[in-house]
Amino acid sequence: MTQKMLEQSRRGFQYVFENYPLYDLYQSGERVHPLLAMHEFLNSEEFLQFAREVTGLPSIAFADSQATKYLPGHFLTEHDDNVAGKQRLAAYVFGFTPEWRADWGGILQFIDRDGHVAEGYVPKFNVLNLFRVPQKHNVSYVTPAATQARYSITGWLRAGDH
Ligand SMILES: O=C(O)CCC(=O)C(=O)O
Ligand SMILES: [Fe+2]
Repeated sequence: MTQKMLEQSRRGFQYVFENYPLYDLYQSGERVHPLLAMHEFLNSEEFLQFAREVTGLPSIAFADSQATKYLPGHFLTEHDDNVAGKQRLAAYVFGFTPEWRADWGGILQFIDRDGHVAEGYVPKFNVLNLFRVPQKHNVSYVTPAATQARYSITGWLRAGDH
């Protein structure tokens, strides 16, 4: 991590993790990478309809997606996912981490009005976290003790056109 990233994480929004932009690649015509099957699944009528019903948000139109990998030292500071013009209605995280300990960090944490951690989700395998935008959350620092990577496919369920 650079000094600039560290300075930014002290005061504002910063993230450090590896990512593979499935949605952007799909939009540019890429069809070969095996993870793109997950992007297609997320945009299937079955999944979108499931998401509309669970969230109570009938205007969900499509899902964008990225694959992410967190290693020791990686994190994502507090934010609420709301970006003007993107029409993000809900956020999802599909966890694909087979083995993890809570004390390794990498926890998806929801922050309440008093600044407390209201809920925390430990990385798991084949588990979906789904929540409405905007809500304050972060991914806690992955400690040097983590012997595995934290893998997920994550993104937003959006209204409007692609
Ligand atoms: O990976 C996670 O658990 C959450 C990711 C996230 O909040 C984001 O990408 O905005
Ligand atoms: Fe987020």
